[in-house]
Amino acid sequence: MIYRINEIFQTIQGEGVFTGSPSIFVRLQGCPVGCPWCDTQHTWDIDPAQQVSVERMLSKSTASAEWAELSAQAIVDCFQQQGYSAKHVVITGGEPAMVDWRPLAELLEARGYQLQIETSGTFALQVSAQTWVTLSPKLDMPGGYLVRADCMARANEIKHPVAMQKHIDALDALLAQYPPAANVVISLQPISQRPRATELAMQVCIERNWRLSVQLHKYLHIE
Ligand SMILES: C[S@@+](CC[C@H](N)C(=O)[O-])C[C@H]1O[C@@H](n2cnc3c(N)ncnc32)[C@H](O)[C@@H]1O
Ligand SMILES: Nc1nc2[nH]cc(C(=O)O)c2c(=O)[nH]1
Ligand code: SF4
Ligand SMILES: [Mg+2]
Repeated sequence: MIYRINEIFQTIQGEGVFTGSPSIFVRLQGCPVGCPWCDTQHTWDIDPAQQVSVERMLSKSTASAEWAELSAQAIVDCFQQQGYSAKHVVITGGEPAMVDWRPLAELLEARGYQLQIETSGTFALQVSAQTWVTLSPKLDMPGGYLVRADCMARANEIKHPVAMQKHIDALDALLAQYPPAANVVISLQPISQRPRATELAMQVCIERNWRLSVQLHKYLHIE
């Protein structure tokens, strides 16, 4: 399995249940969903002209549309070469569920790593049984993709980006259609740190006993 990778870096997980956990991020290039407020729009297109060497991809200092091809083994080797110490690996993108992560999971889990995937839930998941699935539902997005029933059933965590009441209403409709198990953590993530979005998310989280996810890395100005 060859993966088209936009970036690999070690940082602190800034979102969801694992907020605060030292983590290695593996970001896949490519996403067709088209959320207008997406904070990683440079990962949307897979432009052949933007393919670079693994070394160049690893040495990026700012976000760019450049990507490199790596095998599962090359990703593991890269963790070693970079001297990363984190044992939690976050697979994100782009939309990571467009490819099969089981070859990478097999190698990493044998070495004691735990995997988490951040996904829109619009593609069938190809992950190991142990992978923690963070589903960030995408409702009414320009690409016209729908959140899948099998993704809702597999999610360990549902983390919904919100700015307006209509986003809460859309989440309510989704949860009514696919009621999650009692142990699934539901959180609201304010879009782009907007004060009114944060106010709304806090208020609804308190009313519903949901969690607030604030993209800690953006407040800390880290990757
Ligand atoms: C960039 S996406 C990549 C993974 C996958 N495509 C997805 O949407 O879950 C990672 C997370 O960032 C969230 N996100 C993207 N842009 C955001 C923004 N401007 N404000 C808050 N959350 C955002 C997404 O909803 C998702 O939970
Ligand atoms: N620190 C940090 N935490 C994150 N959690 C989810 C991220 C993502 O882009 O998927 C992300 C990210 O880009 N940085
Ligand atoms: S699905 Fe994820 S990566 Fe794709 S546009 Fe939406 S937030 Fe961005
Ligand atoms: Mg991000």
